[in-house]
Amino acid sequence: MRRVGFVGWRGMVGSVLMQRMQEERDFDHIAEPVFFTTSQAGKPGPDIGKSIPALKDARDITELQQMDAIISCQGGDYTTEVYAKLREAGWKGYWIDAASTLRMADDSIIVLDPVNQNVIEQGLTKGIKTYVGGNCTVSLMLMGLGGLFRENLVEWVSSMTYQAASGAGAQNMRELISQMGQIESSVSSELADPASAILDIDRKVVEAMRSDAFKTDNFGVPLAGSLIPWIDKAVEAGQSKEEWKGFVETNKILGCSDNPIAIDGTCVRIGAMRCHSQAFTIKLKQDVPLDEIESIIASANDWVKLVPNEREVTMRELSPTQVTGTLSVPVGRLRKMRMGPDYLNAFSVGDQLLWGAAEPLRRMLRILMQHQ
Ligand SMILES: NC(=O)C1=CN([C@@H]2O[C@H](COP(=O)(O)OP(=O)(O)OC[C@H]3O[C@@H](n4cnc5c(N)ncnc54)[C@H](OP(=O)(O)O)[C@@H]3O)[C@@H](O)[C@H]2O)C=CC1
Ligand SMILES: N[C@@H](CC(=O)OP(=O)(O)O)C(=O)O
Repeated sequence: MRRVGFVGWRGMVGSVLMQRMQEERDFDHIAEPVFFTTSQAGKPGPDIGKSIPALKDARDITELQQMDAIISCQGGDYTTEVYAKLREAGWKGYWIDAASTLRMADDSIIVLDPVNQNVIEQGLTKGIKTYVGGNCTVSLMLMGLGGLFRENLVEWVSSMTYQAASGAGAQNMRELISQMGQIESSVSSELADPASAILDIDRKVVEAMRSDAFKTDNFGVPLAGSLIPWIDKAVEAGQSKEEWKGFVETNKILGCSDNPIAIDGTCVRIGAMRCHSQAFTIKLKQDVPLDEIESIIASANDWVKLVPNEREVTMRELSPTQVTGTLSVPVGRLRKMRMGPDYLNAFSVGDQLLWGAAEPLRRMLRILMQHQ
């Protein structure tokens, strides 16, 4: 694995990938990293602590063909435009991608190695060359609940999500903050006066949020002070595409699409910055004692962290504010539900740019380097 090409490295997901690769000194193991761009060919590439050539054109098939592996965080339109041309030109290298375009293709593997190392290894043995990161909500659910799936305890899962602005892109994160600022400035004088009436404040806030001046170019509607119970486009039977991915991608990651586990729920955008949270109702195949469930969940991987079902610690640790920027995936609110002893309640939080996007790709590149 001498030459590795990077496309989309300066975007939001790509920047997180670069940061993680530097932290883990991944570039020490890549003889010739080559950086591509769709807009800045010829300009200098990023500072990765070793000398690299100037940026190459990410649409130049001949240049891309020189790579042993390519890792793309550029987005689905780019993958659609370039991937088929590259394969048709006879390129046999490894393609690692953050975009959803190729996830459900027969000749691709969805990568989340703490959960499906076996599926990845089978893919490598079979000569599969395309490895795609999963949907952020799916990857974060599996990082949190992987132990229950591993032990074949799950009959079905209903997941209700609380998804951060970052999942919609960098401009949406900016818009969320602008909306927060517009709300605050609409009532700043009333807030400064402890005697002002809360219902006046509330009325002014709603007026600001409903006014034409409120910034909604990216989300289309207010998110700050509100929520959006629809993510991505509509698919069949009233589901959103984000909800559909929960079922198809989870089963593909687990390698059980022939005998799939039912997974469904409602995906909701809320005003968090980059952590997705999810509330789960899990129908277990049998009544398992809670302490056993806790140890199964906690033992699944090095990043899942059990949070005791107690108020103070839950408020402090099961929170986007706490988890942002870390690889930790806390799981808490574990309790049996009133519906019966085989119904489990759980709640998890995870950084959607790390385990939800960049980290599975980074680790796949490492796996490929070890595989060679
Ligand atoms: N956002 C998310 O949560 C997730 C995203 N993904 C996938 O990753 C893809 C990329 O997403 P994301 O990283 O959010 O996309 P960004 O919009 O942040 O970046 C995409 C590209 O835009 C170009 N660009 C133009 N202007 C700028 C600028 N000012 N700063 C940085 N880049 C700029 C860069 O390409 P160039 O250098 O060629 O100009 C960059 O690679 C998505 O389309 C999706 O397929 C997957 C999982 C989660
Ligand atoms: N759809 C996700 C983000 C994302 O990019 O998903 P995918 O990788 O499946 O397109 C969200 O909005 O939170």
